[in-house]
Amino acid sequence: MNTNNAPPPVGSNQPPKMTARGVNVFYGAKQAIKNVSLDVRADEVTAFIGPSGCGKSTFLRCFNRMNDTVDSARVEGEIKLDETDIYAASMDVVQLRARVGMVFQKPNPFPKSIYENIAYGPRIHGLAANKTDMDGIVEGSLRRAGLWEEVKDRLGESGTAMSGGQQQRLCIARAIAVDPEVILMDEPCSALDPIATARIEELIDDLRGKYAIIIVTHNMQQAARVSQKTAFFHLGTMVEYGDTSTIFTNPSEGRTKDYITGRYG
Ligand SMILES: Nc1ncnc2c1ncn2[C@@H]1O[C@H](COP(=O)(O)OP(=O)(O)OP(=O)(O)O)[C@@H](O)[C@H]1O
Repeated sequence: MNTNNAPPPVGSNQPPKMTARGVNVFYGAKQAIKNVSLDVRADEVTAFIGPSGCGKSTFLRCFNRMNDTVDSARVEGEIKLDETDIYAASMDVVQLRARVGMVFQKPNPFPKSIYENIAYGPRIHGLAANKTDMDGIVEGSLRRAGLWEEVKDRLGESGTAMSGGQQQRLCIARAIAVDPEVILMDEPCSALDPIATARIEELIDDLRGKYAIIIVTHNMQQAARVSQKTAFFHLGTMVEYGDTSTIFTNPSEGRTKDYITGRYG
């Protein structure tokens, strides 16, 4: 019941973009994620927080099957992108990772030109019919990542010769270039200085609503600034999930409260 006559949040009636149900992840015999279920909304930024080793990255990597690349990892449960089970045998993992892009902790541009860093994905996915199309995708992706003005006169220079913050925005532009629906960010600012971090946070805010975004962060202020929903993890379980404002001001669980007040972690 809506008691205060406030309109419902935008998109709240839409089905979630991704759903996780009963997810368990094991590395060999060790269980890193225990029976976690979560909905990810298309128009929101969802933050995963919790102490080191609680399973944030492991759970994040379930959403585009990056755990497939770890031999000892085994994922149980169900994860859907819209109505599609991403762990189905018929799922094309290359296509999945274009639809669910990823940005890592350490910026990892290819050792190629700025232009080629962006053009690579659209080329392998056949998204550009000709050079003009590709130029448009490269410019559009760099603009969306807030990098165009800084690099438009040096597209032929190496992506690895940029500052760390620029490299991370290049990696975000590279994810955007293949027209994803979801972007996973695994501590995207942990290798950056405060100014570069602020620019990435602004960029995340600009991208909100265009892509569903999940961000793993150690930085609680960052989670509070950039996300609308927060999930708190501890020892492989999701202890609490809710509106970020509630999690940070009035959490239901004692463990969440202890973490956000700095008692451990
Ligand atoms: N490739 C791996 N092989 C074996 N165990 C792993 C592997 N990756 C992670 N783990 C273990 O799984 C658990 C969860 O790790 P994960 O990296 O997901 O946690 P996290 O919350 O993201 O930690 P951090 O904040 O330190 O990055 C930890 O106990 C970790 O040691």
